[in-house]
Amino acid sequence: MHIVTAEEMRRLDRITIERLGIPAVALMENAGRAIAEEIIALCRRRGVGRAPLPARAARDGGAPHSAGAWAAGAAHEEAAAPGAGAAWNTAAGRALRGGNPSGGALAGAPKLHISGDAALMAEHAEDEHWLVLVGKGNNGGDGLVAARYLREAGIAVSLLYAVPPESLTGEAALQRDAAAAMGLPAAVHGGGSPGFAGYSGVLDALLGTGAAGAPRGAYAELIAAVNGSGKPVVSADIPSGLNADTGETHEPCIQASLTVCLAFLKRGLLQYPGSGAAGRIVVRSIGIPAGLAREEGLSAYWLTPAVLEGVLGVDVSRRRVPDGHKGTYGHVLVAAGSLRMSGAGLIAARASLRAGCGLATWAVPGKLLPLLVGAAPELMLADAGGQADGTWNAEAAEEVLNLAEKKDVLAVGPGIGRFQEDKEWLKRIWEGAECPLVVDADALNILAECDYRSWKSRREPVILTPHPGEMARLAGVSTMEIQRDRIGLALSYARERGVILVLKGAHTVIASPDGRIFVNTTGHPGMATGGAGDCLTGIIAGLLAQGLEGVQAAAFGVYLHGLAGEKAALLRDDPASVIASDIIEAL
Ligand SMILES: NC(=O)C1=CN([C@@H]2O[C@H](COP(=O)(O)OP(=O)(O)OC[C@H]3O[C@@H](n4cnc5c(N)ncnc54)[C@H](O)[C@@H]3O)[C@@H](O)[C@H]2O)[C@@H](O)CC1
Ligand SMILES: [K+]
Repeated sequence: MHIVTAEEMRRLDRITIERLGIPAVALMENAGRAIAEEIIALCRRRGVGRAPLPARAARDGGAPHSAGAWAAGAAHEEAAAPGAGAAWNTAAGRALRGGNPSGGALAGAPKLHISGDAALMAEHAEDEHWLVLVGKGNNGGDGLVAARYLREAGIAVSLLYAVPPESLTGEAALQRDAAAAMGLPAAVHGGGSPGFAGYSGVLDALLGTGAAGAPRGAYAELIAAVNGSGKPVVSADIPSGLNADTGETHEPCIQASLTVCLAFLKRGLLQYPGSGAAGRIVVRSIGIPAGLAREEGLSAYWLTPAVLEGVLGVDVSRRRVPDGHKGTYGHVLVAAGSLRMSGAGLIAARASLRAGCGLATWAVPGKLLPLLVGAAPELMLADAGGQADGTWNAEAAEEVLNLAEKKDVLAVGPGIGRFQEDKEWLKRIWEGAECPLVVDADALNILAECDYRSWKSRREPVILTPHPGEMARLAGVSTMEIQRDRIGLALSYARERGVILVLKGAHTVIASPDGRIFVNTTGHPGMATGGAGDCLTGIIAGLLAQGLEGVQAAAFGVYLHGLAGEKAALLRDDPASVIASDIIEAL
């Protein structure tokens, strides 16, 4: 699934309207209807558990806001008197003619199955009254269309305009007139906080992708009031007050329980705090062909198995060949760990094996070697030289390069600490290793102090796996700056530096120097534990060893790591007790 910026969304809108000739008003109709359908589904779920209600038409004969319920009544009448009316003579008529004589509420009446538009009817609709907050632009237009369909489903709706309705233009003005013609009750915000008593939910159609800066005036008042109301809020496209591109939330920003995102996922919905403000996110098609995003060269994706397979060409089934042997699946070299942090190396090396590589060698300062014998029987240990106190030194780089000669991938960094001439150590490895390189942890902190663009360029890819703090040091900005726009920053860094960047955190971002972006869908808060990052390094290295390309291994590795974290969290009574070894075992 594609992820777009507001600007890209506008471009795709324009092309659909101008090149394909699909009118803007048709897109808006689809958008509003999709939003209404999601609200109706919400009402249905809420209604489950309450006593089933009698058909509304039979009880109140079509009170205001009961159009959908009336339709239900009409259909029941049809069922009772086959062939009597013309209103339901299509699907219903066919069902009746071929009807099942044993079914039906009335003795002898055929059982009637209704599908199509009747499915829009909201059960328990009379418990619902939604307030639709309408902004000046097309987002407001979407809200007005949704209001019509809610009303059609028998749900009471009231409109509250943020601005005088006369100021609406274009398609939104058409929708304003249609809503008025349908007699939907409407008011204009008159300042202060509107009362929310009596409403069962609020549709936020104030601001969408056309918003600029923090909500002003009536918009700000309404958003603050809604947030204080305790009512469930559904946002049209994005929560009003959210920066659609960066995920920053302005003051104030709607806190939605559901966001019905239109056509394509907006970047801001996948970055915190925006993700938090959006609640559950549903993406609904509005008639803009999905293929258009690809044709237009957009290359940011929500990392699903379909994207892994279809876009990245990863064989997610991970078939092994019947006559394969350990040599078939590659050999990982991990240069990691030191006296005080040997576990980081152990975790990375073990994770590479669990990710399926055939062999893994763990290189450590020689002093540690005897202490680690038997730490993991599947691993091979190698003496990387280093200092007498079990730490690294620049000369150890030569040992690492010798060891790397017949390896398929080299992972460096976890647990190495900082040491004298560590920049020289990393430079030698960077320039000398002729296999793909994964750089993590302290190696990233070292890299941040190097002008590595002046180093000899590499033929094989480099994958950097920083967490936000390490990314901040690499990019020379604050961690807050990084978190303000993770996707944008990861992309520009990967492009400028020619590296594959894995920016860790909730919704890890994988950025490729060719401009492709993948935002991860898997993971669990229980993974916030020491060693989880070392585990990811090992997984990515293990996949590279098996022949995956750089971006494939980075994306698939991040996906699997998150999935294993989810599984590890499930396996423990309390996800807070997940440790990195659990993630490895869950692989
Ligand atoms: N063809 C299209 O362009 C479609 C657009 N759609 C909807 O249209 C939205 C984008 O519509 P627009 O571009 O009209 O923009 P918006 O509806 O997001 O709002 C823009 C209007 O809000 C006001 N505004 C902007 N920033 C503000 C602020 N900080 N405080 C107060 N008022 C502010 C301005 O008057 C501006 O005209 C999407 O999010 C989506 O909901 C859908 O209807 C589908 C089709
Ligand atoms: K909105």
